Amino acid sequence: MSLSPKVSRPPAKTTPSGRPVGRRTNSPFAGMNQGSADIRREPRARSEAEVKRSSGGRERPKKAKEPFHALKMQKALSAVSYGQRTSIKAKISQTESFDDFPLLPMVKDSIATQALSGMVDLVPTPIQRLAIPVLLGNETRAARRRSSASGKKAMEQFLLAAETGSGKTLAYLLPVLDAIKRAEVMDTELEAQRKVQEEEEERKKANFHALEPPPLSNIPHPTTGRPRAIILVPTSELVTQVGNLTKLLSHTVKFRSGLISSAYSGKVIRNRLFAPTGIDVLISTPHLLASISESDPNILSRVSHLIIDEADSLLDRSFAPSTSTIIDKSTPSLEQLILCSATIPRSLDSYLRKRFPDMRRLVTPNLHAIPRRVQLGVVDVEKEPYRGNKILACADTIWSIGKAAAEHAPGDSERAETKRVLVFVNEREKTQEVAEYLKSKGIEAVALNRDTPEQRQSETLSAFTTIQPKSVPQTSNDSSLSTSSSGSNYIPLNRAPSTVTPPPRRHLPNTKVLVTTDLGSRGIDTLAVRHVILYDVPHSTIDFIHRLGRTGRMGRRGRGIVLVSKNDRRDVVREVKEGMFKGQALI
Ligand SMILES: Nc1ncnc2c1ncn2[C@@H]1O[C@H](COP(=O)(O)OP(=O)(O)OP(=O)(O)O)[C@@H](O)[C@H]1O
Repeated sequence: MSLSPKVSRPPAKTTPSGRPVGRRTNSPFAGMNQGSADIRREPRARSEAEVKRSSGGRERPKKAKEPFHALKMQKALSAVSYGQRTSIKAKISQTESFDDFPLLPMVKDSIATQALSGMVDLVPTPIQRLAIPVLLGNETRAARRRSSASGKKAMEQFLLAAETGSGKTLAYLLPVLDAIKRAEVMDTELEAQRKVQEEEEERKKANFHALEPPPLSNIPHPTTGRPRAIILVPTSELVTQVGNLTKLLSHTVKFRSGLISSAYSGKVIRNRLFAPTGIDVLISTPHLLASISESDPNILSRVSHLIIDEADSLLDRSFAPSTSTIIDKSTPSLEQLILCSATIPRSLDSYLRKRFPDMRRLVTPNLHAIPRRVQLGVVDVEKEPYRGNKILACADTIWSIGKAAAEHAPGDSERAETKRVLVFVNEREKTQEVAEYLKSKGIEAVALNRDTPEQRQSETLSAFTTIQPKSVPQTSNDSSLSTSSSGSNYIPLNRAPSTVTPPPRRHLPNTKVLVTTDLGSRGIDTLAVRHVILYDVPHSTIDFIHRLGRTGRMGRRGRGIVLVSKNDRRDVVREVKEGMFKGQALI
């Protein structure tokens, strides 16, 4: 075989018939006998179909990596633009202290002496910086316009949305108490009551020896059975939590509060609602209050401030009818309707747009982002040594956590910090099963679900909410939660821990475990919890946020560990983990 002798000659410009000669690119010989490479354009990228054909379908074409590809399928949360987040950040950076808020002196005093007593270097959190001045302010411009047209004060509506454990309770409670105290001065009914009281005192002094009973004891206080502010929360445990904080503040601010839930008997509930000394702030669950308002509509006749805490729950399908009833019945007297939530699910977003189009949204810059100080580790339960045994993987993970606590104070179980671990499962029935198994493996575990008696729920949870001494956290010095993967209780992705669950006779000291469902994921201030185990992969990013939000509260560090088996959405877990690592808002 020899080359053509014409190979080095320039090509003829035209054919013998006079037609221009062009190199035919689609001929099988088009690329042959060229003196130079003659590359006229960039090679065309192969189509997905071509790649598939050439690899016989084995190799998948590589796509440009799209953030949250799997999460886009579920897209549970309403988006907040990054522009909006940046401008809020700039705005709240100007507030540095609680003194910057025009709160009444007694309300301001109650922060350091009651609500956050024992803490040093107190500064308001982002949601407090954002919400307190707005809630304290007069009406919004739109409301003002409407009220001046109708001659009636229009109801203001707010949505406070901020990360879990970021101090939302104080963000609404302080301005509401401030408003109640200011309104007291203007209240003519109360003024009349005060006058009667003074006259009564005078009369008593004059007739010192008179035997007649004091007439005032029969006159109920104007607020008896007609509170001015109502706080709705989803569970009786939260009634206790918010109620306790409210009571603390009442020592300095001087107002009457009452908490009611199904944890109390009918008699206690009646006594609290209809105390002759009156009630200013009522904390309740929606179902209970809605049913009381059926028989006694007057109960909602005087409410000026209605707070729907955990609004994403209270306006979902199970609670919405009761919550809406209360909103409707309170509306005639309402001055402020305040919704509060750690997430804005898309369903809540569209409900609010329809029902409360004028609602003002006060959203913090990090909404929907799980703080970076909370790490997420993944345990693949399909791998050795678990081979698909999830419950064993859970017990082993807890042993790793507990042993790390013991290692920090070797030989001194008194001094070793007690580790509190929350385990979240998706189904209520599973709580008992997992708790029993953990107990059989020497772990102190309890189950908490809707069937747990109310009294026991509070007792159980209190071990996870109390932290002594209460202090502003020093996150950087928390060596027990070092971010390094060499930490002895850290179970990184795809690395099975070296130990397998020990025999049952062994007991894991200094570790308390609570196995629960979503019931324990909403609002409970589990300050003492550093570890959250997601036994089941949560159904949505909303659940991821709430469950992981039980750790890493108020600047503390925490660790989440998710157990994934072959039926779980690994892509979703991977994206949540990546999002957390980058500090991105989930979708
Ligand atoms: N300014 C502050 N500085 C330090 N700690 C604070 C401050 N404000 C509130 N806290 C504390 O932060 C903890 C969490 O507060 P809170 O329960 O109100 O959070 P949250 O935002 O309602 O959380 P969740 O969304 O889970 O319900 C509480 O223990 C509270 O005492």
